Amino acid sequence: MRSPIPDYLAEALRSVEADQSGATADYIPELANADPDRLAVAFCTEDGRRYSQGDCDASFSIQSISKPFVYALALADRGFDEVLDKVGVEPSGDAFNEMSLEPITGRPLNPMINAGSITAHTLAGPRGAAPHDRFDRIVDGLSAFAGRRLEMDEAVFESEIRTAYRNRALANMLRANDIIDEDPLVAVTGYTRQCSLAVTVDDLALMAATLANRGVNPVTGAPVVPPAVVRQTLSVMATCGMYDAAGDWMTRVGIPAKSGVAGGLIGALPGQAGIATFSPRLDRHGNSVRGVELFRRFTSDMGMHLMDVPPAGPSVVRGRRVFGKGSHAVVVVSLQGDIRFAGAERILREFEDDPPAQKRVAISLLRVSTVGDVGRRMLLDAIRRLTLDGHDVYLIDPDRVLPDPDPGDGGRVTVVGRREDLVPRETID
Ligand SMILES: NC(=O)CC[C@H](N)C(=O)O
Repeated sequence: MRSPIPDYLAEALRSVEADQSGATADYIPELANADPDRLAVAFCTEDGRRYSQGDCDASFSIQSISKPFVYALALADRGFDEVLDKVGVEPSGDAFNEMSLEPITGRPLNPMINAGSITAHTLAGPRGAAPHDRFDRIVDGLSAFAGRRLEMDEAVFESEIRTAYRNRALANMLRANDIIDEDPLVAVTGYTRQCSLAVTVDDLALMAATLANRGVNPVTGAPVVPPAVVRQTLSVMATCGMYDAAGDWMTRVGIPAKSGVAGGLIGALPGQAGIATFSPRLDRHGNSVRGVELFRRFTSDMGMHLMDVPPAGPSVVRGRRVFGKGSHAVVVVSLQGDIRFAGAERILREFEDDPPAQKRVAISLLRVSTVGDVGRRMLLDAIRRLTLDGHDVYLIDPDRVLPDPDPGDGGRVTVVGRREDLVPRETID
């Protein structure tokens, strides 16, 4: 069978093709001259399968889409405290190049606007690194997200740096407030170089998929940044990624995203996929017009809004049955699905509302797919409390879905592979 996804993507591109509204960024001459009609889309699943359509070989400068990735590198390299000390996480509701700093701390409001991103740029790599080493770290890091070596588009860099008066003013303001501690021009130059790295929609989709995949590049398998950094980065993308259109974006599209003035747009759907579009005409917020339209369409066609939660699946407690007789009797409580907070609460409630009459209690994980960290702690506490109530507790868990089942103080559990290990066959009716 041929997958229908490429056809769907091609059709989506056709549906926005006619829209010629918006304009290419004119404050960077090289971007103003770019062919405004180019249009491309790519999806990359969290296990690394890519689908792309349109001008997917077109290469363009990454621009502000570099911001979340460099922020992630800064968090990974310097730790949260040092980065948060210099850059906030509050949506500014301002344009991307707004001259705004927090009134009391003097910090840029968030790392998605230029002030915050110039600062994040200076925080990548080890403290005290020379600017070219820091830039190498950024190129290496972004290349690890993209799964291939990224190169700079020198023409875009030259064109932007010559007229980067506003960003220079921002960097001077940051230096005056002691947010950055180096020559402002060096910081702006590095940041502008970072923005001029050339990418395709395929690169961007894989970069976004790496965020969607807890920081592990799903094609190369390389761990690029730790999960805690990904969570922070996606949260900031969700609240600040679309500048002064962030609220409209989050309610209508509901995918953590980032746009760039060259016309790129990415979305990272945690646990599912990375999406990228390219179309150079921008709206008044500096976001790609047709990119935004495409994302709106993807969300409604494919239920991608983060706040759209699927209807509750079957209860985690599948059922309970007693096997064997007399002192051999064991009550088996069978669980199923993924055990996170809400599922674990159902298990605790099961034992509280209907305490087992039998001394021997077995919890079967045969049909459980995953146990989250919170689910694990709650399940182990249930086992501990059952032991303290006088029960002998068993876990039927041949696949070790629950690793290291230590219920802690006063708890005891025996792990077995099959229900038959608990009850002699002749005692079963
Ligand atoms: N929104 C953007 O993509 C802006 C990036 C651009 N390099 C700038 O600083 O103006």
